[in-house]
Parts: sequence; structure tokens; C-alpha cells
Amino acid sequence: MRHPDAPAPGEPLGAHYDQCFGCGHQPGGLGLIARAGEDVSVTAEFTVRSGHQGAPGLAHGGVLAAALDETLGSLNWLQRTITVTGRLETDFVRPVPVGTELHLEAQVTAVHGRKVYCSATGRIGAPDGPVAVRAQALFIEVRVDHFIENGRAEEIDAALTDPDQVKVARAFEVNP
Ligand SMILES: CCCCC/C=C\C/C=C\C/C=C\C/C=C\CCCC(=O)SCCNC(=O)CCNC(=O)[C@H](O)C(C)(C)COP(=O)(O)OP(=O)(O)OC[C@H]1O[C@@H](n2cnc3c(N)ncnc32)[C@H](O)[C@@H]1OP(=O)(O)O
Repeated sequence: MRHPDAPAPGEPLGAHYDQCFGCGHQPGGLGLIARAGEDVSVTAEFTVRSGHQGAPGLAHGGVLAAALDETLGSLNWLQRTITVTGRLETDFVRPVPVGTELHLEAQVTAVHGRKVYCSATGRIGAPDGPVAVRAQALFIEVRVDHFIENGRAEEIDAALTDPDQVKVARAFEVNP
């Protein structure tokens, strides 16, 4: 369900963690930029770079799955809950050349308790371009302890003492 304080449609969502491979400022990462959509949906773009290749001149399937995963994960901002990927099923429909701007969209399709069912699509070159990838996913709601108990102490300690990170956690109504 869309949280009453969710970002307005069109508003950029920013990074949930500065060192995230998907949305953070990580060298070699995706540099994916997401925006809130209507209801519980998001749109995002990511440009395939040479470091994302699997075959000559083509994106690696795992990188495309990561872009879908990150787009789906950014639905957290609209629900103001923290969820992590439990299951991600991906259809690779078309090869994606290096240099392509992949236009992604994702939405929540159902919620049962802690389970959030969602789907995503990635299109080549434009929001109405040819479909290249699709995903069906199940995200599971977790508490902030999930990260504190499982993450490496070095990064967890840094996150807990970073005011910007704490602000992001508060946006998810989490009190670390
Ligand atoms: C210190 C400061 C930190 C600050 C953090 C601040 C902000 C963070 C904000 C957002 C960040 C959040 C996410 C990141 C966003 C985007 C990145 C992309 C997303 C990812 O990349 S994220 C990484 C990959 N992800 C994982 O690293 C998960 C590893 N995994 C686990 O940690 C556990 O596996 C877990 C927690 C998933 C479940 O464990 P659990 O013990 O809590 O719950 P349980 O197993 O009981 O499952 C409950 C119900 O889900 C069903 N269920 C579970 N898994 C299923 C599956 N695979 N298929 C079908 N059904 C499944 C069960 O069947 C049951 O269903 P039922 O209730 O009906 O019986």
C-alpha cells in the first residue's frame, strides 16, 4: 500500500545506501536513478556500460537482473517499509547492447503479511521501447536488525554513525 508520506509521483528517490551497487555512487555500479510513480510503482533508468558486458558488446544477464532487482527494491520508498528480495524470476527477451539506456518500471501487485509480490519490465531506449527483460519477484519485509545482525561490522558501524544514512533509515520509519 502507498504510504501517505510516500514521495510524490515524479520525485527522485535517491540512494538507500551510498555504497549500493545498484543505486549508490559505486565505481562499476549501475548508477540506477529511480523516481516515484503513481500508486505503488516506480520508474528508473540505467545505461549499460562496457564494464557490464557478458558477451562482446552485450549486457551480462546478471547485471540486467541486478537492475530489475534494484528497481523492485526501490518500491520500499513508496511503502516506507524495508523489504529484501526472497525470489526473483527473470525473463530475458532481447539482448541489450552496451550503450543502451534501459528504461525500467516496477509495481507492487499484492501484499500478504510480510510478503510483497511485485513485477518489473525493462525496455530498450525509451519508456515505450521494445521489452528486453521482465521479472516477477517476492520481497520479504525485514526489520533493521536484519542488516545489523548480518552485515560486516565495519560497514554497519559506519552506517550507524552516518547522519545521512540514519536519515534514510528514518524515511523507512526505522529507528536504528
Ligand atoms: C545499520 C543501518 C542500516 C540502514 C538500512 C537503511 C535503509 C535500508 C533501506 C532499504 C534497503 C533494503 C533493501 C535494499 C533495496 C534494494 C536492493 C535490491 C534488493 C536486494 O537485492 S536485497 C538482497 C538480497 N536478498 C537477501 O539477501 C535476502 C536473503 N534472505 C533472507 O535474509 C531470508 O531468507 C528472508 C529475510 C528473505 C526471509 O527469512 P525470514 O526468516 O525472515 O522469513 P521466512 O523464511 O519465515 O519467510 C517469510 C515468508 O516468506 C516466504 N519466503 C521466503 N523466501 C521465499 C522464497 N525464496 N520463495 C518463496 N517464498 C519465500 C516464506 O515461505 C514465508 O511465507 P509464509 O509466511 O506464508 O510461511
